[in-house]
Amino acid sequence: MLYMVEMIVQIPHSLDPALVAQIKQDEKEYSQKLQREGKWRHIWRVVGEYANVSIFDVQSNDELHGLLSGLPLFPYMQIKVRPLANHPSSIVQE
Ligand SMILES: O=C(O)CC1=CCC(=O)O1
Repeated sequence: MLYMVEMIVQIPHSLDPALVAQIKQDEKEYSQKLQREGKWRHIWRVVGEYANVSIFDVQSNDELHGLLSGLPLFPYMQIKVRPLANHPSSIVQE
């Protein structure tokens, strides 16, 4: 099942910069592991925003929720999820 996920990152300015740097490094490793596993198919920066649009390919809503809630930046993000279906005009059927 494919999902479009928008993540808007809002890190409090009061957070220790060293902790922020560690969380960002952990986030990168977590996301790259999922990308290598094929579960996180795409990640795109939204121009001009500290936000991304991503495509996930997972088995269920519960699996996606587990992956998203495990993100190191999860406490500092607004996340919007949209399930995707095949478009009848697409020449690629997933
Ligand atoms: O910087 C972001 O958009 C947040 C993020 C999600 C995965 C990642 O590596 O960074």
